[in-house]
Amino acid sequence: MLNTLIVGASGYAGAELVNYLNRHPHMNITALTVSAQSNDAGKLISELHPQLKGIVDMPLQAMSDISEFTDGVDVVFLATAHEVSHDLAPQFLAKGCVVIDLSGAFRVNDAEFYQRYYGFTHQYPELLEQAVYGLAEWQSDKLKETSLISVPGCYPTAAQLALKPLIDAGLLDLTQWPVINATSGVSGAGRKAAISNSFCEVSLQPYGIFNHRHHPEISTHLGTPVIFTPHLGNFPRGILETITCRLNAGVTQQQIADVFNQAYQNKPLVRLYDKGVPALKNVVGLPFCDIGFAVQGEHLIVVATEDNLLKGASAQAVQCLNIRFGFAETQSLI
Ligand SMILES: NC(=O)C1=CN([C@@H]2O[C@H](COP(=O)(O)OP(=O)(O)OC[C@H]3O[C@@H](n4cnc5c(N)ncnc54)[C@H](OP(=O)(O)O)[C@@H]3O)[C@@H](O)[C@H]2O)C=CC1
Ligand SMILES: CC(=O)N[C@@H](CCC(=O)OP(=O)(O)O)C(=O)O
Repeated sequence: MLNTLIVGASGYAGAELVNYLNRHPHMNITALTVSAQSNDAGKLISELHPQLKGIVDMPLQAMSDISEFTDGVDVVFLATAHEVSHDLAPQFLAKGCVVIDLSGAFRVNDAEFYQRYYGFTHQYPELLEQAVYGLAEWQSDKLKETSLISVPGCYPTAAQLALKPLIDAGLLDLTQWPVINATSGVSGAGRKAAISNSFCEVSLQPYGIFNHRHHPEISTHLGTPVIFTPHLGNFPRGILETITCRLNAGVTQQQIADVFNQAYQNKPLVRLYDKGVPALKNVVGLPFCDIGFAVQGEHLIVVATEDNLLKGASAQAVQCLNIRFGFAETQSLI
């Protein structure tokens, strides 16, 4: 049995982690923490997230000094904002914990990237070097050996699962940059109130055009430029990405299907569609990324969908945990 601490447990991603880890037969949750100043300190997690009522009724504890929470802890999940994870991860690593960070603080090994896209100066180049990017289907060997797992962003997870096998197999003509049009539910922005996310303001609108931080995250890890345009949709959760690409001359529908099947045949959290393309509702509340595609001549459209809070965050974090410690990859997820 491993002891685990969940930091940022009251947030949307944190609450999903609590649910998964509570039912994990090899994990024991030692504490759920929030910031030292949190208005929610002392409340039960099930008061904030009543779906957990009678299942997990643990209190949320204010955390000012991490050493009050690290005794005997093997694994720490950071479901906190990027800057908070940036500051906390080294402290937990120094205490000998394996850290699984859901934020963007360690996803790209480039200090300049943090200055430009995150607005802070990264202080830990050695941890950027050491962190393993937890795109779980593609990183299982490296995940088994690391103490710092950086879980990919929600949009980058679906985009990379869709594009990586095609790029690696050389099926795409990358002189035409893959165009990723993605729409996310509002929970992608976290639980804190903001005018832009309030009920009467949310409609359907692109944002972060040409400058969203997930744009360089996707291009860096795929090793090729892309166009990425996120949209905010008026639904609570889920992401659907419609990705337009050009095929190399002569590439057939069957070759594409074969490449996807080969990449994901033993990967239960990626579900491939033989016919048609997936809808958002097929994955909401579930830990899968569903992928389908259509071809016309040299034009390929791939559709990938996932729950942003699950395969886009907490489910992938638990998948990484499972791989890291040699548990069944889907333990407690399905
Ligand atoms: N939402 C999503 O779809 C996805 C989120 N992520 C990433 O996961 C992380 C969490 O996201 P999300 O759940 O949406 O965010 P929320 O805003 O919903 O939750 C953030 C949590 O962090 C807590 N917190 C804030 N500061 C501290 C601190 N100093 N110490 C301990 N806890 C703190 C907050 O509680 P309080 O403020 O009361 O202290 C809250 O529990 C972020 O990095 C996000 O980028 C990744 C992929 C998808
Ligand atoms: C709808 C919405 O606002 N989505 C968030 C991305 C989701 C997320 O949390 O990803 P990170 O872990 O990289 O922050 C955004 O665009 O900032």
